[in-house]
Amino acid sequence: MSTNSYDYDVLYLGSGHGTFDGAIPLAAQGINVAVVESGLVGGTCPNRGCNAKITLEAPVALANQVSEMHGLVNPLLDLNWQNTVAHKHEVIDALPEFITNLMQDNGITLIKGRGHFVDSHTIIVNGKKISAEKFVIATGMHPHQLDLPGRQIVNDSSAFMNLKKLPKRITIIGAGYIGMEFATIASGFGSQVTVMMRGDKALRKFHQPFVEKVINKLSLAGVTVIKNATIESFSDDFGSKTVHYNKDQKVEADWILDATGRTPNTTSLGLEAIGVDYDADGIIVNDYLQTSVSHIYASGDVIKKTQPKLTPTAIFESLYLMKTFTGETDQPIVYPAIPSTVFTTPRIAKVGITPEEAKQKADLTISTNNVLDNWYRNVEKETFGENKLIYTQSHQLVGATEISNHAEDVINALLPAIELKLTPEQIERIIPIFPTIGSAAWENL
Ligand SMILES: Cc1cc2nc3c(=O)[nH]c(=O)nc-3n(C[C@H](O)[C@H](O)[C@H](O)COP(=O)(O)OP(=O)(O)OC[C@H]3O[C@@H](n4cnc5c(N)ncnc54)[C@H](O)[C@@H]3O)c2cc1C
Ligand SMILES: NC(=O)c1ccc[n+]([C@@H]2O[C@H](COP(=O)([O-])OP(=O)(O)OC[C@H]3O[C@@H](n4cnc5c(N)ncnc54)[C@H](O)[C@@H]3O)[C@@H](O)[C@H]2O)c1
Repeated sequence: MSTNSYDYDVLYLGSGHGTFDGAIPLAAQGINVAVVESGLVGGTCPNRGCNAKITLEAPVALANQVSEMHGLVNPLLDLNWQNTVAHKHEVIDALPEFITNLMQDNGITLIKGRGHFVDSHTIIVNGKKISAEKFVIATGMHPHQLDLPGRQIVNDSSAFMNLKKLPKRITIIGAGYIGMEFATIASGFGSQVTVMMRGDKALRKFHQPFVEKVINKLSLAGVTVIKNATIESFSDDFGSKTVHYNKDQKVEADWILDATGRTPNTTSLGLEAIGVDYDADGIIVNDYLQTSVSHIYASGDVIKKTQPKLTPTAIFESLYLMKTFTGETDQPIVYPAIPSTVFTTPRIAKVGITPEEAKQKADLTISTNNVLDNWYRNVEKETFGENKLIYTQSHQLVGATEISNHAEDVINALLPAIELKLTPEQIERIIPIFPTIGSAAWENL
């Protein structure tokens, strides 16, 4: 790629997984790359998403495991929020510098500041114009905020993960990924949690019978779930906060979390002026991740897409763009089967065709398995677990979902069977380490 008269060959807006996984190998091949970042290097996942969340969730999962192993291990554990938040900092605080070094060591110019377009080959950052032959918009998403009276007393997911002291009563609005995961964490650490749902379904994209089981478990742990709640306003009376809903109903809390979704970062980028099309779901791209302006691409959560807006998707897109820019591919992006997990207790994980989709197709069969039928799942005295595997008539696995303490490991183990379309003969040739969750999962096939 020639540098022409531009400052850079490729300039990325944002430094999250939608950028750095691909930008680093791109720069390593001698391409002149710049990355502009207005916040913490590494973006959401390492700093205020996946890594931070899973560190806070680990003691809760452990406590659940210990309680299931009653009679073998003393279940009287004391989960310490303050120390866990401090530990979270030990786990994640070095990541921005680590990612910065990786980028710079490979020749990327990192520019700190907020960028916006002044023309289709030029952005402005800190008052300085910077030009590039190609751009990648990878600006991610930010928490959606309910636009209701009193909203200034309501918090977002980042604030939750930085709480120095866990409030006694927490009310969570929204029962998606963040609502359900943070209800699990807060309740596990001893808060009285209320989850308020707009309709009567949580985690809409997951298998609903499994979701109901997670909700039952949360309820047994003391979480109050309010369905069909139309939130109207928030008020604060000397520190005691109230959520007002359904005309005359109210819930009192010490702390309120708005977990009603995330909104693509598309505003204030100057996209209208240069003709990059977007809507409320994100930037519109074609099968080459090109926007409506052909030398401007998009990657990660900011894209409008049907694939889940998750870290592995962002990584796959940034690597695809790297291969496009080096000429390694001129083909459209073909997404692999993208798995997802909600890290509740127990977890629900899934990949490929869902049981709901399979029911609509006569040529697919659904096999239901009680995971406790496998002796290995009794080692930790797991109390519950079920999975559904979807097969074609030639017994090729095309979808899987599981609810259990180890659901994410089971789905990871099954991924090759789905993505590589393994035949029963090929599956027989794969012999996982025994005894493990992976081998127990493979025995189901
Ligand atoms: C609480 C939480 C938990 C999550 N847990 C998981 C999980 O367990 N597993 C999973 O796979 N995914 C999880 N996700 C989703 C995952 O974090 C995202 O899918 C992923 O981070 C998307 O990466 P990205 O690069 O597209 O965006 P981001 O990581 O958000 O990066 C975008 C970057 O762009 C910067 N930026 C924005 N505008 C500008 C501008 N104008 N100029 C310069 N820079 C700009 C931002 O500061 C940000 O750093 C979670 C998300 C949240 C919020
Ligand atoms: N485990 C993971 O992989 C993980 C974890 C957390 C976040 N994420 C990512 O972050 C994104 C955002 O997560 P999220 O949980 O904020 O979004 P989400 O879209 O999963 O859930 C938002 C929830 O808020 C509800 N809601 C919307 N408006 C409401 C209202 N007015 N009143 C009550 N409820 C309302 C929706 O019905 C939905 O249940 C997800 O799309 C996901 O990609 C992933």
